[in-house]
Amino acid sequence: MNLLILNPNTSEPMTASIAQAARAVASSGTTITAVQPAFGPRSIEGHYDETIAAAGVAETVRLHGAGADAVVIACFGDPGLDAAREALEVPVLGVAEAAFHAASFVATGFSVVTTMTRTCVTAEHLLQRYGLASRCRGVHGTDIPVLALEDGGAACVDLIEAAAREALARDRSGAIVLGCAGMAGLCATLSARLGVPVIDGVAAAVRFAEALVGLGLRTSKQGDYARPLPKQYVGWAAPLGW
Ligand SMILES: NC(=O)NC1=NC(=O)NC1=O
Repeated sequence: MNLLILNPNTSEPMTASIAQAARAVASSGTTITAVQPAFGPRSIEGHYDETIAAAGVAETVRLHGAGADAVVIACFGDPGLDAAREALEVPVLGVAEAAFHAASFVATGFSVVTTMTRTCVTAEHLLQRYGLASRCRGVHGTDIPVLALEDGGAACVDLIEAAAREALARDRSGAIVLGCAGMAGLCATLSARLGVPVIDGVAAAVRFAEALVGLGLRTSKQGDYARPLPKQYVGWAAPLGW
């Protein structure tokens, strides 16, 4: 199967590290193509960044979605997820939604350790939206800037480990969700150090995408995920011929 990994920020090094993490867990029959928008923030660290990035996701799935059997939106805010599901018929997964569900399968309660503290509310909103707020016992920021993870984040692993240990104790949780796609390459190290399940949303989304494709499941076009209505978009790409 052809899996499109879409990094919604415009950091090429982060796109590369996300692609490497995806390829490390993908099954032998899965081909990974990694892309990012041609415009938008180099990192997504708040509501304004998310809004611009969501438009980038909408445009990127229009330009690159053809031929993909599934798409993964690889940013922990899942920006543009619903728009991408409208635009495509193949399964589209967000790394936050995938990580939350994976964590709920292996622990009665999990904690999220993310980057800037100001982005915690985004994860909290998503937990409510996905119906998993009752399974998450805390969302914790480290105030690590996203671009500090551009090189894979090895320099940040000790700080993330300390935050995870505190979260496990304070929240009485049984698992840790890594709250940034840029942390994907640290998952194995943190799992070994912490001795609890540590979930990286990129890996979870890749394997869930393979499962959905294997089950023959595609995004419903009944209701709100039906194709967007044909119309002109002023100052935007050519009218969308869905
Ligand atoms: N909470 C986050 O750090 N979200 C993210 N911002 C990015 O640019 N990529 C992410 O995964």
